[in-house]
Amino acid sequence: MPKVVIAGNWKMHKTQREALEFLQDFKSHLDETPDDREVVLCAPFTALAVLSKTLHGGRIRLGAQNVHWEKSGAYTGEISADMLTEIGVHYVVIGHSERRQYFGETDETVNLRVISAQKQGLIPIICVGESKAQRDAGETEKVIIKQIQGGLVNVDQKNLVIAYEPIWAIGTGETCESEEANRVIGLIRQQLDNPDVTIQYGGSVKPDNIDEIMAQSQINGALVGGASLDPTVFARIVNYR
Ligand SMILES: O=C[C@H](O)COP(=O)(O)O
Repeated sequence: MPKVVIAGNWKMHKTQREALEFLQDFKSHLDETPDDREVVLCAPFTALAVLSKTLHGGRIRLGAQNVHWEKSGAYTGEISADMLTEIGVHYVVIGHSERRQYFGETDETVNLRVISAQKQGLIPIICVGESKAQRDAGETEKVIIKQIQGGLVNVDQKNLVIAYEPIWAIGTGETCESEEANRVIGLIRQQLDNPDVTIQYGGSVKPDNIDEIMAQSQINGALVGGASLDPTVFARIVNYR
């Protein structure tokens, strides 16, 4: 059975002070959180450093939002997997559509980052998803299969999470119908050798749609953007029924 993973992607939000304030409030909502799900905070690098000192284990895992494939070197602005694991980071988001759109991420660089992250013991959360134009042109399946196949060349499918995030549903309030997300995620699953890979849905996940999303047979979690910034709101998502 795939493990359920609910991850908040804070993107470029929260200073260290704001991250600690969030944590203090958020932790108080986790007492009743069932053990059947992993809770992950994918925070900016500076916030990760301070959160890791405050977590002391517990049930929250930390995730980064990018990682480079080399161990060290002249790569201004990048970060290595060692630097992340040293401070207790477990997950890393790779190939988010915003990285693909604004920072030139390709399936090839996604693949390099994934392989290197796994080698250093990080669990990659690989993001895939089609644009509105691609969906309207009937290209959803073609786009997703290309991203999955390109991103997964020589990748160990044991420690791996995939997030299906239709770009048109990110930050727009327009959620993909849960049955449709389930269908596309089923298609992604057909591309994999390991039936236990966790596949999340991401795109305008909110307290009022999380229960329906998590009731779908193929969906094993959520990658939550805007709604993960408020501790009470994200706690309701994590504590889906
Ligand atoms: O990584 C998260 C996604 O980009 C979803 O963002 P959102 O929940 O604000 O739509």
